[in-house]
Amino acid sequence: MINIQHLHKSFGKLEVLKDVQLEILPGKVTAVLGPNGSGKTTLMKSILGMTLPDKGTIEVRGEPTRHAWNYRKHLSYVPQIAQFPSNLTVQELLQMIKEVRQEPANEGSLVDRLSLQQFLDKKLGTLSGGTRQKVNLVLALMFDAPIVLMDEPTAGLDPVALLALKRLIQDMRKAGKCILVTTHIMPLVEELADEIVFLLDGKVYFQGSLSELFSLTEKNTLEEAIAHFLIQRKDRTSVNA
Ligand SMILES: Nc1ncnc2c1ncn2[C@@H]1O[C@H](COP(=O)(O)OP(=O)(O)OP(=O)(O)O)[C@@H](O)[C@H]1O
Repeated sequence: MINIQHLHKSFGKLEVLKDVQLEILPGKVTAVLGPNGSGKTTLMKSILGMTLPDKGTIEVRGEPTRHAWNYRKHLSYVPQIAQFPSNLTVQELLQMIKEVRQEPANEGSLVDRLSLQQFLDKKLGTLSGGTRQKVNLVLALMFDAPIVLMDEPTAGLDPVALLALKRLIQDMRKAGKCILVTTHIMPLVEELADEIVFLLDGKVYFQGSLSELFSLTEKNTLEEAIAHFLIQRKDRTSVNA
């Protein structure tokens, strides 16, 4: 559903993505992991067309994304940091976005599932961080797009909201959506991810299932498997130094 070939992106002298190749499939949850600054958000923004790659191609549903914009209607995006107009209420913002998109939306069921009813008339500027994140989720997920990109969607969520989010992700997977998620919450990945992409030094260091990761690294937790990659990379760097 998303095909990425030879993707390169630098910011000045900093090479963030170096020859990234990825195939992201529908009906699966793909977790993009990697240390802070490893390029996870840059990869997501490249798919969205918010960051322009220096080289390489990205195809969404078989169509190249360069110089295209229509494909974005097939994407839902939960940004890592959402900026909301502080003087609008939650309800007013939802209504405004629905009017702009002019597409059927299922915000009612998301508001229920994320227990946002009592906040609908509250101004966005007065909400707690976790409640703002729930609004961020409703805004992104209320349109029925086949591809869902979520950048750190658990930020600030309490355990009840986290459970609601997990169930939402499971339902979207059942519906055959292509779900790409970045997170530092390893239990979430262990519970939900069908496919893991580990970015390190601008490259895809690993892509495969959790069991493939465990058998490759001879570890049995995600934290240990990732620590193994980081130690391997440190050893390699010191040999080359
Ligand atoms: N617009 C920009 N201009 C300059 N540098 C940028 C820009 N966007 C990202 N970077 C840099 O690119 C690198 C990768 O950033 P990115 O946000 O993609 O990392 P990340 O893996 O999502 O990190 P985190 O886990 O902290 O969210 C970082 O060093 C960041 O400072």
